[in-house]
Amino acid sequence: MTAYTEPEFLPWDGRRVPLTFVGGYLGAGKTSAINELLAASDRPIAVIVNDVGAINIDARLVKKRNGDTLELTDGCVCCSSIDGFGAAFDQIRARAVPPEHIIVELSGVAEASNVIPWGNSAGFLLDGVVIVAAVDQLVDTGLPGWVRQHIDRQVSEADMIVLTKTDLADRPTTTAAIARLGELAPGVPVVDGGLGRREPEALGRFLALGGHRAGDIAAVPGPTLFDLHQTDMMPIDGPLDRGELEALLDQLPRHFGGQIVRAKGVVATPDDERLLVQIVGSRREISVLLPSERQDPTDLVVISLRQ
Ligand SMILES: Nc1nc2c(ncn2[C@@H]2O[C@H](COP(=O)(O)OP(=O)(O)OP(=O)(O)O)[C@@H](O)[C@H]2O)c(=O)[nH]1
Repeated sequence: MTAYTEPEFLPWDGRRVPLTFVGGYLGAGKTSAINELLAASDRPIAVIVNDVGAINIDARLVKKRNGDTLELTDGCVCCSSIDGFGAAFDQIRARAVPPEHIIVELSGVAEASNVIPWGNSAGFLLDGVVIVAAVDQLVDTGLPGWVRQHIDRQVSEADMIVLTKTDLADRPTTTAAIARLGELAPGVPVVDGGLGRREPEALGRFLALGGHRAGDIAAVPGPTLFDLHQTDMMPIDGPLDRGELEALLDQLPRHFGGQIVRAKGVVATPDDERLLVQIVGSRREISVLLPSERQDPTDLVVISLRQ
């Protein structure tokens, strides 16, 4: 985290742009929800994500790439917060015309309380915290206690909760997850964010939270990360066909020891297709990228819990 200095002059004649933090545990569905929002919105939105480089933002939305910044269709822009928020904030403030809203996707291991005061940084006005929570992660008793506590803390900081993966859960499980949310964040609105089930106006509420919190930027140490997650980059010696890829993924627990919570990457096939690998807990998804989404193969990013 680099030291951050507030600019001396307010951009945009002192006008402040509302800023929403989107948090939630690894693989909960933050990026999917933000992509859907960007695709559906015709308003200029700026998005700050941990890494715009590889596979976060839906390639169909990207108009132009310029280093760490992606110009999206409809005047939206994405920039990377890989070195902290300061540089990304400065990039947005340097724009002659302010965006209408700023969304900051937090790392899956971030806690909103550590970053909330950044929401009132020069030129911005904290609008609220949306926590994306997956049904299985809320009710999964197989997760280590500290991960569950971490998810509980994230949820307790929400102004609005998007409950994802309801399409994968049966009714009693979803009911149990909603009850858990009610205990952790009493009175906080919960919208169904399961694939194919999103309430039509749910994502729009991302942009109309209206919940403001007080904070003092000077008192903030910057985003902190849980240090019990280990991130590894595994080069993939491709091209691989689907069977070879599945076999390689089967071996991941052996390579990485601890419990794998998240993995993603893009792999080339012998037919020159691109396979997107997404692993969240015990669930694995391999999908063929459309020609419009084509990108160079990447290493496999593997996040595991240290033993
Ligand atoms: N079935 C189903 N899958 C979902 C849902 N939301 C997200 N996914 C899938 O879950 C995986 C992870 O989704 P992401 O949107 O990348 O999750 P994330 O929270 O941004 O993940 P990190 O960036 O690793 O923290 C992907 O394979 C998504 O397609 C949902 O509501 N239902």
